[in-house]
Amino acid sequence: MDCASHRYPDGSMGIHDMCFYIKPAEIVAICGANGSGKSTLLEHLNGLLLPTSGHVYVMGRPFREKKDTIWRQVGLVFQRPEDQLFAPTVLDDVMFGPINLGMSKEEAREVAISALEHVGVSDLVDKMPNYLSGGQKRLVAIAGVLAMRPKIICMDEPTSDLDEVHSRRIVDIIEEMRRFHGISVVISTHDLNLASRIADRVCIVREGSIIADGQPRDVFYDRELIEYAGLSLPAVVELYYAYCERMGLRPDRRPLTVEELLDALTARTCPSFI
Ligand SMILES: Nc1ncnc2c1ncn2[C@@H]1O[C@H](COP(=O)(O)OP(=O)(O)OP(=O)(O)O)[C@@H](O)[C@H]1O
Repeated sequence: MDCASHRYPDGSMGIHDMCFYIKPAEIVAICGANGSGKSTLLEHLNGLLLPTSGHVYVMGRPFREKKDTIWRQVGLVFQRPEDQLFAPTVLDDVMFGPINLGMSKEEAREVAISALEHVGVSDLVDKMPNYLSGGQKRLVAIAGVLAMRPKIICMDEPTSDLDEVHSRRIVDIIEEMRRFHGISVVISTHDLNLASRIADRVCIVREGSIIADGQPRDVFYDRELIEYAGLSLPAVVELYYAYCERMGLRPDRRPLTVEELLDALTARTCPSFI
């Protein structure tokens, strides 16, 4: 995405001069407060929206018109799975994308069942999407995108309405997609705990622009930046800062996981016996 801007018909600015890229098999988290432009960015990556100015390229090819077929390479899991699920049964729903891509009914059925198995909900094939729980809808929506075998998957707030168990399942699925299928994943979120757990790279957005792009360990230890973006520090970073402040220590270790936090704290409090 090269200097792309999008103005909605009512004059609202969705994104402004935004430059964004993702590499093969990379996981990038787009982090920003409500209304900062995360969904607008994601909807440009699969051609649901076209930029008012600037360009979007997928696999090096420019996206010019809505009828371009580059969307086949980029799947989008919507923020509200209800916006994605519409067929009478879960299986029909997940088969819809593959059939649209030109697969036969048998082929589509096969890839749909395999995608449902992949996300762990193959027991739901005959259920009506409407009657599923929020977490189940989310998993079925992911299966629907996976069944289309895209090169890039964009997930808009993938864990926003999920409990800890379902959130962990989504994190595992994202990691598996990258590791076993080489898929690149873009997630949008305002949950920096999620982003710090999963992302190789993070982009911080504010008022439609990317204001920082870097490694989670660098970006999430910039307290001023995170506050400016209207976000809260990841819990591990917050705890580490609080601990260092109380102990009068310089916060020079930058832990991101609980394991790293424990290492950093015990290194400080338990002097070596050697
Ligand atoms: N269809 C639309 N028509 C007009 N303005 C819109 C439309 N969709 C989004 N916007 C505006 O564009 C800006 C960016 O919205 P967007 O939905 O991309 O933000 P977001 O970061 O995804 O927010 P959230 O976290 O609340 O979902 C906001 O000011 C919003 O009001």
